[in-house]
Amino acid sequence: MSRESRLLEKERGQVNFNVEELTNIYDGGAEETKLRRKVADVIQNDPEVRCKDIGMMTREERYIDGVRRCVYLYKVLLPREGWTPVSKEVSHILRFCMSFGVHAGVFIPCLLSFGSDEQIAKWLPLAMQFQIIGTYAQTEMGHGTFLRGLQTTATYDKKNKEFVINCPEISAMKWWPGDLGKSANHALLMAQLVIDGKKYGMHPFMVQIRDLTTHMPLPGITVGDIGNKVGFETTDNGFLHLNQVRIPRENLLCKNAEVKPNGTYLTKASDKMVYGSMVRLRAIILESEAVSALGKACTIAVRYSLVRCQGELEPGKPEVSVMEYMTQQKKLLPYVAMTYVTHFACLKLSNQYNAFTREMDNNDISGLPELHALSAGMKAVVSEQCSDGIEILRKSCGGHGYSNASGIPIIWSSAVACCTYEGENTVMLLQCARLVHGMASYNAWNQSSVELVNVVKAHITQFIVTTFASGITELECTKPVKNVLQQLCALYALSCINASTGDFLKVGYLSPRQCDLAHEAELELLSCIRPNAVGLVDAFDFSDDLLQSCLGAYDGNVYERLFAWAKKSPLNKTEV
Ligand SMILES: CC(C)(COP(=O)(O)OP(=O)(O)OC[C@H]1O[C@@H](n2cnc3c(N)ncnc32)[C@H](O)[C@@H]1OP(=O)(O)O)[C@@H](O)C(=O)NCCC(=O)NCCSC(=O)/C=C/CC(=O)O
Ligand SMILES: Cc1cc2nc3c(=O)[nH]c(=O)nc-3n(C[C@H](O)[C@H](O)[C@H](O)COP(=O)(O)OP(=O)(O)OC[C@H]3O[C@@H](n4cnc5c(N)ncnc54)[C@H](O)[C@@H]3O)c2cc1C
Repeated sequence: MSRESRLLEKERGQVNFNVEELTNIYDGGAEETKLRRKVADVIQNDPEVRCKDIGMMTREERYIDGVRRCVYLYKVLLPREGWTPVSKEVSHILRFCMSFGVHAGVFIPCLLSFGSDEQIAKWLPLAMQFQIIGTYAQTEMGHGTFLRGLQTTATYDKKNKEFVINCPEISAMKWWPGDLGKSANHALLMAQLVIDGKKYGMHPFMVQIRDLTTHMPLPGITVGDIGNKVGFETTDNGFLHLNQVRIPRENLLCKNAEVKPNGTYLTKASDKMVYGSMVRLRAIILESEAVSALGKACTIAVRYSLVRCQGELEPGKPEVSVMEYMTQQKKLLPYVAMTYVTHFACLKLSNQYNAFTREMDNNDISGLPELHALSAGMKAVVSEQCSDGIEILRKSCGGHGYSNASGIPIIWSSAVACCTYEGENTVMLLQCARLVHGMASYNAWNQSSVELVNVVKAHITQFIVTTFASGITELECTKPVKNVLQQLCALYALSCINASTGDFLKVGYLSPRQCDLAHEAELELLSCIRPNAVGLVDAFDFSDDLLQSCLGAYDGNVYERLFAWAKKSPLNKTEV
């Protein structure tokens, strides 16, 4: 056993709470843990679909590998295991970096949100069986945030009972939709509805963009991949230009509004329902895209920091693990706390969304404004805190943190995108501000928007802390687990206060002395939590396969893994 493995084993021996119990609490119960592990076991034991080390792959190889694994998953693995695309197991499977994330996670749910029963009956089975592969095409080259400014039009042709979809200029081209570039043959396309010259706003349309047999673009369609990006290498974010493309009247997804054959426009629900898909996604993507990513980065950085020996704390004494340095504990442990605290706050948000969908089934959408405010604010605050944290954790691993061998750069490159998609974060914070604080006049509004963004960040942080604090009070668990969760709650709250002491001092909420006490309390908590650090990240239960990290493997064998990984570099195929 290597020295590093022995160090981790020693650390695990001093954890003072039951790690398995905390894993069960994090998962939502022992049965959930069992289900998640069963899925991970199936994935990891099937070479056709298990996570591959994509660090050395080209972009094209990563895309092809992601598509191949996904098709195998849905065509072979799910039927073999007796699962369906809506089985609970699949939500755990999608953690394994599959392609077709927008098809499964956006296109299908939006079809269910916007489609009539007949339209769902027509397209859903095809989508579930991958007979059609869809994207969600809303954003254009010229507009992503300002939806009322989208330029793609759907003009109703009464004579032929068709809509003519058109991008009037280059900035109207759809740009960014995931799975669009090479995979999708259908688009759930958002366009401005026009009837007899009158504009009715953004509406959802089902548009076939490629031939189902040849996969060639249909007439009037120009489509392709938008090129390399910061991350999401397995996803072909694409562009789509439509030139006078005709679709049947029946392709307007008409749960909330429809156009009669004679061109009469009929609304069936609030025009805000068209925004509903974004509320849903903001409420549910945070756990999988941001918090889970932070948990992986914490696991890697904590395990590595416990085995990385560097320097002396006392001259002449043996080298210590970098986790002994208070500065390292300050870098790492508040983000371990943030993972736990935001995980449970996101759970509350998705529960609130599920409650709203039940009210919506009874035609009650009175809860939508508040849910929009909370989901917009949470999406902005959590995605930013998590992606900022992942970068700090990457830097805490020194040089090896800068290598793809650490696994953290690829984790960050996906997580940071969550600050932009599903609503750019600043815009989301301002949406939350206007709904929480009311909309003043536009000028007073713009002049105070910088402060309002900060007010919303504090508002949402307070929601996160109080949600977790009340959740712990109600939690039935052993005392050691409750104790460590209370420590994490206090650490997260104190780290947020200490990061904003200026605000508290400015408004006289805290005295200088109280600020000193808050700072000292945080340092004391770091020392209390330090002995449990490895247990807290082990409890996230990320397998080595899922982490894809030479620094964060469970056994701590960092150096052997690093050397083996580097030797696979294509540059090392020849000595010269
Ligand atoms: C920024 C927005 C909200 C501005 O909306 P807009 O209509 O232009 O003006 P208002 O701010 O006046 O809003 C009008 C009215 O509607 C309410 N509202 C707005 N959004 C929502 C919502 N989501 N849910 C419910 N209600 C909403 C607003 O409160 C106003 O109500 P009043 O009663 O005060 O009139 C809008 O343009 C926006 O949301 N922009 C962000 C666009 C976005 O999120 N794009 C995502 C594209 S899909 C994507 O990124 C996919 C990624 C892949 C993946 O997720 O895997
Ligand atoms: C990885 C990824 C995947 C994506 N997938 C999809 C997809 O599948 N389907 C899809 O339709 N789209 C997708 N998008 C697009 C995404 O939804 C948009 O990029 C996002 O909505 C932001 O819009 P924008 O890019 O036009 O930014 P802009 O709105 O142009 O933002 C630029 C700057 O302007 C500021 N700003 C804009 N409006 C305001 C305002 N009112 N007040 C104050 N500041 C403002 C913003 O804060 C930002 O700083 C994806 C994007 C990414 C990065």
